[in-house]
Amino acid sequence: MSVAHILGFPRIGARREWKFALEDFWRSAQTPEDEAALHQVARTLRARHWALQRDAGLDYVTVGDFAGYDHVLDTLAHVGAVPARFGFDAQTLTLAQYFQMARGHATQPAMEMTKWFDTNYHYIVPEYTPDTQFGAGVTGLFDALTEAQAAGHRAKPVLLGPLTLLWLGKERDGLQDRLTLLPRLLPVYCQLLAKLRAAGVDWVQLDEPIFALDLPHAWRAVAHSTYEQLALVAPQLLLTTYFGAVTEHMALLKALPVAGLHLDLARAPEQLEAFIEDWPEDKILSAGMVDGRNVWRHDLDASLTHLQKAHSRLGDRLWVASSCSLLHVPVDLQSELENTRSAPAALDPELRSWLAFATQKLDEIVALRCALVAGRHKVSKVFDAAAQACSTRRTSTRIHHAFVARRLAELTEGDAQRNAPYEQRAWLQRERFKLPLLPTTTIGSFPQTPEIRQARADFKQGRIGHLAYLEAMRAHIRDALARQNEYGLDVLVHGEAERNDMVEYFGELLAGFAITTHGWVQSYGSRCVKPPLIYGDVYAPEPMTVGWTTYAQQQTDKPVKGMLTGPVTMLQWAFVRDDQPRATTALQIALALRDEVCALEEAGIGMIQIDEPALREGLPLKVDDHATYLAWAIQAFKVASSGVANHTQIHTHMCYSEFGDILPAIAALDADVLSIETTRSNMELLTSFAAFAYPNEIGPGVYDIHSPRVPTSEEMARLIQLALEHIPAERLWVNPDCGLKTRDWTQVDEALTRMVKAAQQVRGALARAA
Ligand SMILES: CN1c2c(nc(N)[nH]c2=O)NC[C@@H]1CNc1ccc(C(=O)N[C@@H](CCC(=O)N[C@@H](CCC(=O)N[C@@H](CCC(=O)O)C(=O)O)C(=O)O)C(=O)O)cc1
Ligand SMILES: N[C@@H](CCS)C(=O)O
Ligand SMILES: [Zn+2]
Repeated sequence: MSVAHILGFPRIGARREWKFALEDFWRSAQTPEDEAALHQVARTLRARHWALQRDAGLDYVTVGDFAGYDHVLDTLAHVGAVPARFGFDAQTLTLAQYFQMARGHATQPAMEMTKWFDTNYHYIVPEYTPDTQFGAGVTGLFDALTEAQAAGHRAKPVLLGPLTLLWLGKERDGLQDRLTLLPRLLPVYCQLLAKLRAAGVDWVQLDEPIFALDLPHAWRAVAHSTYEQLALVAPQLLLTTYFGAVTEHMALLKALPVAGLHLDLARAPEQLEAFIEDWPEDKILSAGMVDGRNVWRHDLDASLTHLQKAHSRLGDRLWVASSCSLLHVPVDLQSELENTRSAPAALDPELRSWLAFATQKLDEIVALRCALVAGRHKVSKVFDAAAQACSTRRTSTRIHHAFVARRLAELTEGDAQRNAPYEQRAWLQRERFKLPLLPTTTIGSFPQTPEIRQARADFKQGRIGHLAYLEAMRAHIRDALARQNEYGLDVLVHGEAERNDMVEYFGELLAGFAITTHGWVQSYGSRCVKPPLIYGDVYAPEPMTVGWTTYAQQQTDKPVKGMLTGPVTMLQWAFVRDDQPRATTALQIALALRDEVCALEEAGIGMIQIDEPALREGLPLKVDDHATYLAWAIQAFKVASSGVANHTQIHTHMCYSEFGDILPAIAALDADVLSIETTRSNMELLTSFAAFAYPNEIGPGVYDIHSPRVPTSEEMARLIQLALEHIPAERLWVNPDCGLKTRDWTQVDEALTRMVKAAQQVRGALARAA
């Protein structure tokens, strides 16, 4: 019979049990007993998630998707590719050592972390050197398999495929081409797969999402022989592709010696038609229908219609699945019904009826498979309920607001253009702010201390009133300002104490957004985010940041930078509506932000930063789609930022990505000042900025805020000097790589005092040289 399955389940737990267990473990002495306790939490969560899959009626439970920190790091540990610089033995790797690779330790910095394709999840970047060896590694996958089998489940283990594992890594220490490591890697995959076969596994899922990219010829050329080698010893292989269409690799994929192929039909529904033409008789096709990247209830009838032709051709060889792993959606909508100690239930019943989280998606997949195989009438109640929900969502009066559409229609080109070119604005701004050379500032947030979070939780739960909360946050603002004055910074910030998250905070205030209570999604390691839902037309009923920012500005004569999250980042880090183009939603958010920017200016705020850390992350995976995306993303930023006078200084900030390939787009934003993460790359990025002749002001980060380590002022001075080799002093700012919300005050006090000292040293050197 046609199989129903998922590509992976969220591991964080419906109540973020894994997050709390991890953080407890990291705070502990990390003894073998502490490790055993952590393993026990993992086993409990795995057992619970498999039971959910079985009870929903899936034919396989997915095993191997539960990573302690990250699934790429897990795969490296399985193939014994622990970077030599840590000095660990892969076969005897302890949990403590595994986490040290992800988080660093006294003598070794953490492995790099970057975005998982175009998602807001971060993976650990493999390090490949000429000496990288693969071999026997940890046995976690087999331990999990034994647990699943002991519980009576039919297990489908999942591993990241060898091509993707190599692709996602970085070459180091003179390695020219990581693909040359493939012959060393494949025997280890063969051993793993043979062992899975010996353990009675009939299907293994090998994830190769890189097929959704424009893959270079050399990588495509080795695909066939790679899978030929693996297939010799493996159980039946299901090669999964996701996050985009793979039609350009269709001939290659159809001919691969694997038993099945998975397609993401949520992202690229049109590819089904092409793939079922001449679909090989000996292969199954897994249809990734139910969206693993969004939370809207599935339109089951539409999918049933879409799959009918494929089913009539393929019969039981057509499987039904989630489009990708469910890692990217919250665990269970049921949680939204529950009040908890820290938060009352927030979503109203109508909105809830439009949604499906991971647990609900299991039922959708099973219902779809059942309707396909046995007829819609067998699951008519489920289908009718879904149809009803989709229909009320389509026709709800909560979604469309004519005045938002009108504002969008009335936008002119001039609305996305400052009134004068940068040089004129810069002159006016210099006159206005009279900042020293190499002005020092920060990116916005200061430590989110337990007291701040407690005050917010108390306020939300009604234990303290509005005025008490306001006063508590104002006290934190005063404290942040006093410290910034003490450090000697030139441009101050209010510190973002009142923000639970840079997107969620705005989501709570913008119309058209809704906030869940427990809709947490893993961002990296133990860190989670709660993406808001954008369900309707967006506008700002009232100013969102003016009160906090003007309060801060009233406390000081130095300029206080207003702090906003940009339209693309809000879009990228939310669950977005699927009934209109992303570009339209981005422009709606941009208009709401434009109002905020103008309100800040009117309230006397002279500098306003609009953060766009997710601009690069939103770049489509295929080059052909880049230009269209960049055009609307730039337009959205410029609509948000261009309503102000020339003497108002617009800043933007970017981090968490490599920006080398979108420099023209960054320049086109025409922000007066750009702060950007550069420390870990030793200012390498600035070479590209200089080569491109980036025209406006730049603050390359000189303090790596991801690490608890505080750099010396000499290190920071060296980075400033390095930056001066690329950027003229008049256009150079000095700041950390990103916000400081994850650091503690001891680190921040020390680091920023040293940063200001470093800027002063370099200023002195410049003055002496002049
Ligand atoms: C810049 N980054 C961000 C990304 N995406 C975002 N949406 N936001 C970002 O800032 N993507 C790229 C990066 C990823 N980086 C990070 C860094 C840090 C975190 C993080 O620390 N997350 C926190 C959760 C933050 C939050 O919302 N806190 C709430 C409290 C929520 C809570 O736990 N409440 C308790 C009750 C209160 C209590 O007792 O403490 C509860 O619900 O039980 C707040 O401040 O109010 C995390 O803990 O993981 C994420 C991404
Ligand atoms: N203003 C934000 C930007 C993070 S990318 C902060 O400082 O946390
Ligand atoms: Zn940042």
